[in-house]
Amino acid sequence: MSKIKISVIPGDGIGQEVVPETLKVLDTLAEIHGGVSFQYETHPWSCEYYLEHGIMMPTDGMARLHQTDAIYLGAVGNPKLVPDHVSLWGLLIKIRRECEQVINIRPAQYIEGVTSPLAEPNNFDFIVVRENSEGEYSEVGGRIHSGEDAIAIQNAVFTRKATERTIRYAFELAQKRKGRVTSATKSNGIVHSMPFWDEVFQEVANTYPEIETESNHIDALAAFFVSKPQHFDVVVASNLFGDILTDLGAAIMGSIGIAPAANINLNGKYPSMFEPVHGSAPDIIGKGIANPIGQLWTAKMMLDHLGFEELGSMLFRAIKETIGEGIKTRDLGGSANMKEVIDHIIGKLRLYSK
Ligand SMILES: NC(=O)C1=CN([C@@H]2O[C@H](COP(=O)(O)OP(=O)(O)OC[C@H]3O[C@@H](n4cnc5c(N)ncnc54)[C@H](O)[C@@H]3O)[C@@H](O)[C@H]2O)C=CC1
Ligand SMILES: CC(=O)C(=O)O
Ligand SMILES: [K+]
Ligand SMILES: [Mn+2]
Repeated sequence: MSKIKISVIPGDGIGQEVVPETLKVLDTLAEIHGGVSFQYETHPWSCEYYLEHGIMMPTDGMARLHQTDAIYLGAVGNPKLVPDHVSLWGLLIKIRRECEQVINIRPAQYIEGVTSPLAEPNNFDFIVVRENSEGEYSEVGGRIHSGEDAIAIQNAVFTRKATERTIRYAFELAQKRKGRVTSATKSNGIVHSMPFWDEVFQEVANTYPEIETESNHIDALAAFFVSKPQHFDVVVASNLFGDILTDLGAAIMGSIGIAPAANINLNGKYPSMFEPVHGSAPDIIGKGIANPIGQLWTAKMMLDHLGFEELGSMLFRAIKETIGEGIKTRDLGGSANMKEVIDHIIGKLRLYSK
């Protein structure tokens, strides 16, 4: 029996509702497999934890995460209790940085049964590779003076190392997919970092002659996600551009409630982290209507990452069939609540294994 240790951080808002329910699905999968057990170490780190302790996670928290095989996170942020920059930098972004999860991958695809707001979604299927360690998400800068004279300076950081490894990851991924990489740039407006990004992109592209490449300014690219999403295969973007593009990718799928993300550690020193693209959704907390699919799809990515691709595929099949049968939460135009979706998926998994 192989034992997989998973750090579980439900976090805030709907993360606290969705994460425990989705663990039941993971347990069902483990049961079906028969040769694996998932052992959860669940942490209460959240904005409520912060109010009690003055920090988002304890000082030995990172060391505890490091001892596990993967991190499974819901969402972080409750701006009514703690300013977002404090909560996210104290937990989510801290883990991404300190576990060296340098790449964030976020697939988006047309799903049968999910009504895309696009008139012609054309079966789009792309994946955004987002730089996850620097860029516009930077602590370099500061604020001086106040009132009329107030100044805020925020410096974006682009290193060759991180830029190159992100772009290279995108090319490697494209080799296993449809063979096209699109780079998100803005070198017409951002005159230092983006021309640098473009140069590195070109250098890497030269070493993958079989891959089709293109560079789009982020504004035009955002529009193309709407007008011709089927065109894209792998899209590579800086931290902020990737963040924005993936909410858009989620929206054209039909709801941010279904979009998954994986924060990948490439050097094997620390665990990777799996979370949905969405945040804590303060507007729907406590109603039981949060869509669990984003969390479950990220669980599929975690299973694939841990080498349980069969279980990942089985879960994805159950997700798609459940949606196809109209068992959907309200954000997808259905009337099911979160638990009904979970129960239906578990029922399907049990059927497959018979
Ligand atoms: N990775 C993370 O943990 C992230 C955290 N946040 C944090 O979450 C908090 C709320 O941020 P927002 O900008 O409102 O983004 P959000 O993603 O939490 O919500 C945006 C909209 O999508 C809806 N939504 C999100 N997930 C859903 C689901 N599973 N099912 C149904 N509807 C869903 C919400 O109800 C809301 O109307 C903030 O504190 C923010 O900083 C935001 C994005 C990512
Ligand atoms: C913070 C946030 O919105 C994200 O990383 O997706
Ligand atoms: K999240
Ligand atoms: Mn985001």
